[in-house]
Amino acid sequence: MTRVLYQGFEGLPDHSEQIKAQSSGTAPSCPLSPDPGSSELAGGADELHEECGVVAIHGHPDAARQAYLGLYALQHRGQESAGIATADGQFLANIKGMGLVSEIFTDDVLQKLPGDMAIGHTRYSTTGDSALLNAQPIRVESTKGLIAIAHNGNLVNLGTVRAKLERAGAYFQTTSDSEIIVQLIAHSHAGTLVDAIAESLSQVDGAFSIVMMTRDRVFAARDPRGFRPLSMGRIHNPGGRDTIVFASETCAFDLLRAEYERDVLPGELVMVTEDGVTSRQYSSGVEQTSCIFEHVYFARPDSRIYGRWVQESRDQMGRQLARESHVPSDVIVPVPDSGVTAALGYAEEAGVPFRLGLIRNHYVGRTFIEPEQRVRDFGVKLKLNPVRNLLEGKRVILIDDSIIRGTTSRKIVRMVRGAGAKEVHLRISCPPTISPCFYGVDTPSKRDLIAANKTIDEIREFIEADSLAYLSLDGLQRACGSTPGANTGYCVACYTGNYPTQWVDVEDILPAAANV
Ligand SMILES: O=P(O)(O)OC[C@H]1O[C@H](OP(=O)(O)OP(=O)(O)O)[C@H](O)[C@@H]1O
Ligand SMILES: NC(=O)CC[C@H](N)C(=O)O
Ligand code: SF4
Ligand SMILES: [Mg+2]
Repeated sequence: MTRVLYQGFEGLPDHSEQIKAQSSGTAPSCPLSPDPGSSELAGGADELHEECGVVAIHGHPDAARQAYLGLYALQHRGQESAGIATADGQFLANIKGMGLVSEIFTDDVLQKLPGDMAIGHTRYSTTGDSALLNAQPIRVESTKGLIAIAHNGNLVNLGTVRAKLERAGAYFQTTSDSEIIVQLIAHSHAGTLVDAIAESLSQVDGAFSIVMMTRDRVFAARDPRGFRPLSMGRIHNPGGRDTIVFASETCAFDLLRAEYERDVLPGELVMVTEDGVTSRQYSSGVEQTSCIFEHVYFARPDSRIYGRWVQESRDQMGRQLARESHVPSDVIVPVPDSGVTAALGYAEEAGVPFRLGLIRNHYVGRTFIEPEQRVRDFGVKLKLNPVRNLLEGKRVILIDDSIIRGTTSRKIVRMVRGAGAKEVHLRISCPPTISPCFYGVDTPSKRDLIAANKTIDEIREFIEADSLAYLSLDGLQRACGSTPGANTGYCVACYTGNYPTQWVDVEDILPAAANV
């Protein structure tokens, strides 16, 4: 049963929310105030999950369906919950639920969301439980009218800001960090809504690519460091008003038949109204530190983020990896899906045949985002199967994008050896992940990061590979188009432990031994 939350529908009193069980019509209970059993930073630094995807549509007669398509293309960025809010100048309604976009939004559900504006979200929780009350878009009623927000990223100064807001009388509906932004807007004394938004965005620190909507306007903004991607596109409507769209990744534009126009800049706030697009730089002069892991793993290779094709970066990572650490071999085998593009680059550079020696069952979720170790181990087996006739008697080089806990690599090396491979070498298209992320990607705490606790040779021993090598940090930065040593424009904190923002959870970045 998919649980769905409806907000802003006729017949429901103001501020009321009603949960309907989509299939049965029963109404499970949902606390409207923060869950007393969960801490403010629930999920905390130890339990960070992955990422989120956001989309916004302005000026389309069926905005909900467009948002739905956009979210479909962004499903890889978050699979816990999803939601769409629409507006038509008069009302602002919101439907969100736990599960995948396709499970929540049937034709019937989409028809309940009329309007020519929409924002949408796919969530993986980083702050606040994975629960329906924290699903997004979050809709808040304020003196400035109704505001809905969808957020990708993670705030790092939320404790102090939230406490200040609560002292000022703010009543939080959720335990997620994202609501803080709308509560700041609601409590701002600025004269106009745009000033209130700009002022509020200046008060939060960390990672945020956001889309927001009022009854008659759509907004998009990125944090001053540009941690997460956010692009703007346009659907040309000859003889009419163009549709303006925003999405976390440009792969969403392809499905919408929108043309990529530009990225929302770090520190920029864009507003779309009936009169067109206006923009202001609410913050400037801060060094850009966009997440390099988006290029390594997270974003789809058919997306262009931070002005660069992900496919191109991954191809270059593979080539550089081959230049840095190739060994004699018979076949290059990617760990699907994430290792495929880098493996193609590697194989071409090394002049060794590329073969799909591992087949993925696409009906199984991503193991990286499964929270429990027990589930993860099982997931790898369910998900990948070796192609014995391609591996038997061969010296195999396996290519994957990253090793986080080491679970996947260990299983896969065993699997490939079990299928008859003579040698199994593992090559990773990024440096060892030694520190957790605080900016919206799920990397576990240091205790669970294998590279924070073991040397490369100890990891090799643990995963039972004949050899193991990672791409160098210089090599990674070069592959992503930046000049190492210079102001690279990328955050690489999970490989260095040097965080670009002031505040991080100090406990969590202490040496792993101190954490045990
Ligand atoms: O070291 P571990 O903790 O086991 O995790 C690392 C693996 O997790 C991710 O893949 P995942 O299987 O989640 O999904 P993918 O199919 O998107 O690559 C990543 O690409 C690695 O392959
Ligand atoms: N992964 C994300 O971008 C999550 C957004 C937000 N921090 C939440 O937990 O809902
Ligand atoms: S710490 Fe790593 S995953 Fe997090 S934003 Fe920086 S590069 Fe990306
Ligand atoms: Mg993988």
